[in-house]
Amino acid sequence: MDVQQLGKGKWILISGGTRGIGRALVQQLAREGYEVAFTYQSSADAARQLEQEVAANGGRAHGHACDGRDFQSVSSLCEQLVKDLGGPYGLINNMGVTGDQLLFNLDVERYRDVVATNLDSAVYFSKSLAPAMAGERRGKILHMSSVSGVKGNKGQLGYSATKAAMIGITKTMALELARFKINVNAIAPGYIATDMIDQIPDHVRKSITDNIPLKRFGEVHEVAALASFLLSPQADYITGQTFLIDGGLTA
Ligand SMILES: NC(=O)C1=CN([C@@H]2O[C@H](COP(=O)(O)OP(=O)(O)OC[C@H]3O[C@@H](n4cnc5c(N)ncnc54)[C@H](O)[C@@H]3O)[C@@H](O)[C@H]2O)C=CC1
Ligand SMILES: CC(C)c1ccc(C(=O)O)c(O)c1O
Repeated sequence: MDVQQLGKGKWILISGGTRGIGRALVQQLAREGYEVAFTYQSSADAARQLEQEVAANGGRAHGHACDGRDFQSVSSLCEQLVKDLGGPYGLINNMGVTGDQLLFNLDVERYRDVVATNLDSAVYFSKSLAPAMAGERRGKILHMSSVSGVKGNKGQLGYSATKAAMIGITKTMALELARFKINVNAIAPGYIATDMIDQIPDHVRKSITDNIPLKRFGEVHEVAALASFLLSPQADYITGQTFLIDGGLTA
């Protein structure tokens, strides 16, 4: 199938699209012909720049300011999008923050914010879009989990809780939505080279890399390629699963 035709006539929402993995997802899926709606928290300039970049390559992407932690903000955006574009084909719950903390040092407010940003947002977007997707009798939902949701990681207490929970909601949503031919899967990346990861000091980066069997961090386009496959008709028989993309870290 012509790659540029994969997304023809389909729109998809990606939460947290202006940076890192989200930005790569927007670019990849727009290249495949999907009409992409993405959200951002406050980086309007980055959103406009991404829209222009996508348009220059012949694609369609539009950024929307939306605080994923706030149900009203999520539901009113989704309602408007469904009114304008009809039932969505896809949803990628990508937005997330790390907020690393050890149990003894846990700041409860910070912890609650990590849960709201990573987990509540995924539930809010899914609740807001799944009914319109079900109306189309087809669709794909992806949750961006993490290796930290599969195995423990010291200092990532709240973060790992949210990423493990995303694997849980993937399974439950897969069971509930199968009758509407909606597939629900999770992607669990290991260390992926993004701005945030770039800030890790060299000596720490070296010790992390030494631990990865493939001896490098992943690239954002590698995560986008996996997402692209899971959204495609070739993945129509896959649901309720979590796909690790981690250079062998959990092997
Ligand atoms: N970079 C990595 O190595 C890994 C990343 N992940 C996951 O992949 C996803 C993307 O990560 P990165 O691209 O690295 O992160 P990033 O920090 O570059 O991007 C996060 C996105 O979430 C958005 N966001 C954060 N809080 C928000 C809020 N309250 N409302 C709306 N948007 C909000 C930001 O605007 C940004 O677009 C996250 O869920 C992360 O946990 C998982 C494993 C590894
Ligand atoms: C420990 C996991 C692989 C990890 C590492 C770093 C980030 C990040 O900086 O965003 C993550 O989101 C992770 O899940």
